[in-house]
This record gives sequence, C-alpha cells and structure tokens, in this order.
Amino acid sequence: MDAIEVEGLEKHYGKKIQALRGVELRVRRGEVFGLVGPNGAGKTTLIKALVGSLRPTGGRARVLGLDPLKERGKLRQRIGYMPQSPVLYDDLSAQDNVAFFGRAHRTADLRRRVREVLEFTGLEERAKDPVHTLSGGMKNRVSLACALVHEPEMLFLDEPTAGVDPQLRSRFWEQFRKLAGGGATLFVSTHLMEEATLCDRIAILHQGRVIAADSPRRLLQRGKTRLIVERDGRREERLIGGRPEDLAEALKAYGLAREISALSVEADSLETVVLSLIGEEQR
Ligand SMILES: Nc1ncnc2c1ncn2[C@@H]1O[C@H](COP(=O)(O)OP(=O)(O)OP(=O)(O)O)[C@@H](O)[C@H]1O
Repeated sequence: MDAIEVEGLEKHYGKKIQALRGVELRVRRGEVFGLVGPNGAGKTTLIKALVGSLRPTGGRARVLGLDPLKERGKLRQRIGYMPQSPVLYDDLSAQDNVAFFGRAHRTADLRRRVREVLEFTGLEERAKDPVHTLSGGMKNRVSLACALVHEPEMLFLDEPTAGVDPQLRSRFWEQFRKLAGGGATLFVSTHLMEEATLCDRIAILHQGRVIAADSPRRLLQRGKTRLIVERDGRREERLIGGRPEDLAEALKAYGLAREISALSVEADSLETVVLSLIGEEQR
C-alpha cells in the first residue's frame, strides 16, 4: 500500500472556482515528495483534502490506507501538518505551544519529547520566550516542532520555507532528510525549483491537475540541452535532447577533431522544464 493514493480528486469552491480537477497521485512510503505549482494551482487545497480539513466534491483519497474525512481522528494521530502560515498561540512560549500540540495528540513522555523536538529544530535557547517575540523564521521552526511532536509517520508541509532565508532553508532540508532517513514520508509543497530538486519525486500541479510526476532527474531529461562547440574560431550551437545518450550521439558527429578548441553544454533548468510543460498544457 502506498502512503498516499488519490484518484480523480475534485474540489469546487462555489460554482465558479474549480480548484482541483481530477487529481491522480501516488506517493510511496519513505519518500520526500514535492508538490510543485504556480500560485493558485491548488496545492493548499490538495493538502487540506489529504489531512481531512476540507471535503472534496468528488474522487477518492487514502492516506496511510485511511479515509481522511471518515477516519480523521485515527489519521491525525499518525500524520503531522505544518500549514502555510503558522497557527500558534502568540502569548504562549515556543515550548508551551509544542506541549499543547503534544497533549492534543496524547503524546507519551511529553516533557522528554518536547525537549527533543525543540532541540531538533534548534529552538532550545528561545524555548521559554513568547511566540510573538520570535522572528518569522523562528515561528516557522516552532510550527515544524508542533507538527513533529507526536512522531508522525507522515508529514504534510505546505510551503514550509516561504519567507525563510537560504541558510535556514538548507537547515530545514537537512532536517527533512533526517526525518525521511528515519522512515517518515514527507509531502512538501513548494514553488521554489531549487527545493523541488531536493525531493525524491515531484508532481507538477497546474490548474488543479497533475500534469507530470517523476524524479527531478527524469523530468530534467525532458528538457533540451544546448551543445556549444567552437571550431576554427567559429561558434556552433546545437539543440539536443536532455539525456546523456543524446549528448553521446551528438558528439559522435564531431569525433572530437583537433580543431575543436572548446566544448560546453547548457542544460535547461528544472524551472524551464516545468514552465515548458505548463506551456504545452496551455496550448
Ligand atoms: N476558501 C476558498 N474559497 C474560494 N476559493 C478558494 C478558497 N481557497 C482557495 N480558493 C481558490 O482555489 C484555487 C486554488 O487555491 P490554493 O490555495 O489551493 O492554491 P495554491 O497552489 O496553494 O496557491 P499558492 O501557491 O498561492 O498558495 C485558487 O483559485 C483560490 O483562489
């Protein structure tokens, strides 16, 4: 059984807005799965449907084999959810916020566990300060600590590094990898391509539909590579496919003759590939 199984999932908001239009998706256990898409693509709506905080208008979703709505109580014990904007009690300390979430999940050995997650998220020094005195990045860390306190098997992170500086972002990703290394499944939404490349697999969500799902490496191979060769002082540029085999094939034509003085390749970035897949869909 996969960690997430979604078939034909739909969500309408009123009559006009169709946020999800038949989403098909499977996420394997233990993988870091990225949900990539532009503003308004439906990422938050999909995550809310998967954690059971929103009722879809059609289709089917299973998370850890459970129905997110009918078995919400059971599911909430086994998943962690970090919403897009931290939902914290501003007057309580970081430590008390984490303890509150831990108690709500009936976490065993709560004091030890709160200490552990505060250490994991690097918050020990500010643990006793009220949340309203913390910086935005620190609040994000408190929110992550709250999502982790009950040792969930699966974590839903909705743009966890939005507004977070590059240093903290790379720290967050180190932690995500550690969690996956410990066997957890991570479902992370992002519109940052450098983050998407850190995932095991990603799905591109566009106007409420998954238009591609694969590993970042395989998606990159769908892009084009520019082969630039300087021969006898002249610059030649050829557009080839993105697979290593395509490069080998293109180089055969040159046999690397002596007069070739320089050779370089420029591959499409993941961002370019994602944008061109979205562009193809719109045509
Ligand atoms: N409660 C709501 N009522 C009406 N429309 C909504 C509601 N929530 C979301 N929408 C609409 O549904 C669509 C998908 O929104 P959603 O927030 O899921 O996108 P997103 O991919 O998470 O975007 P972003 O990257 O900007 O957070 C948008 O058109 C949005 O305006």
